[in-house]
Amino acid sequence: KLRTPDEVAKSREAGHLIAEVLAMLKPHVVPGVTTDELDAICHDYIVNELKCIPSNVGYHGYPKTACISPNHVVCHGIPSKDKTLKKGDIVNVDVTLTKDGWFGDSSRMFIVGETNVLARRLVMTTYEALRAGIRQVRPGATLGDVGHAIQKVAHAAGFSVVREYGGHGIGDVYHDEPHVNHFGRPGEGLKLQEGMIFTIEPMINAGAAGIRELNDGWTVVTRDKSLSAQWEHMVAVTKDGFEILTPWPDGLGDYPAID
Ligand SMILES: CCc1ccsc1-c1ccc(O)c(O)c1
Ligand SMILES: [Mn+2]
Ligand SMILES: [Mn+2]
Repeated sequence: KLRTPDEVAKSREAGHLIAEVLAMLKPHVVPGVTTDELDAICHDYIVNELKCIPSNVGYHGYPKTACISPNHVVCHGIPSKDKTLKKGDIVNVDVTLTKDGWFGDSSRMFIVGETNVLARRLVMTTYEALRAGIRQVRPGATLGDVGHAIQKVAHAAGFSVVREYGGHGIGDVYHDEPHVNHFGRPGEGLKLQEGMIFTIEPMINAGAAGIRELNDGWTVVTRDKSLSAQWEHMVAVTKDGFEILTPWPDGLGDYPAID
């Protein structure tokens, strides 16, 4: 679907709000917090402060507001009272809200306290991979250009790209066309046009790309137990390139801006 400027504005509003949720969460991600407590903080902020809907609750039967995925959890980690974060953990918080029918979907990594060099390099490289993918977005570019840019950054660092999950079209529908692979070949795939809105949400593993799903029906982990990281932005294709619809209000400290 190609969205009108008014529809992009509605998507931008939802995107800015979900970015605010992730910025709000930052000071709460400390050693000793449980992932269920973080989920409740997200839920209450979305419902009580932002007066929005936590889109994940009940989505395909998912029980919580956020997916919280520490260390070797690739994605879809279910918040739990029994999961306490500790110093050195790297954790993805992935959360979505709906405002007036329009979806805001974003995720970022948090480092609990500080962590080891490999873990930090994985977190930073995954962010760089997202940046590289986003920078390919403009009318006339293809999704293969986006995927190729992402995998190039990951492979140059000796890491691997999860292939089973990708980004997706989004707007007044949570998951829409196109499917956005985080790998690909330059010039191949869907040609981008002004008005397209989709997420880019690369999952990068320190070891091999293989994943498996735990028997809770949700949690996805690396097969080799290596660390995994993910960052997600919503982007719109504009006439002269891209717009990030989920920009971090807090500038995100030592992570460089995406220009
Ligand atoms: C928990 C929401 C959910 C359920 C099945 S897939 C999924 C999900 C999680 C994070 C996302 O960014 C996304 O696009 C979908
Ligand atoms: Mn998400
Ligand atoms: Mn998504």
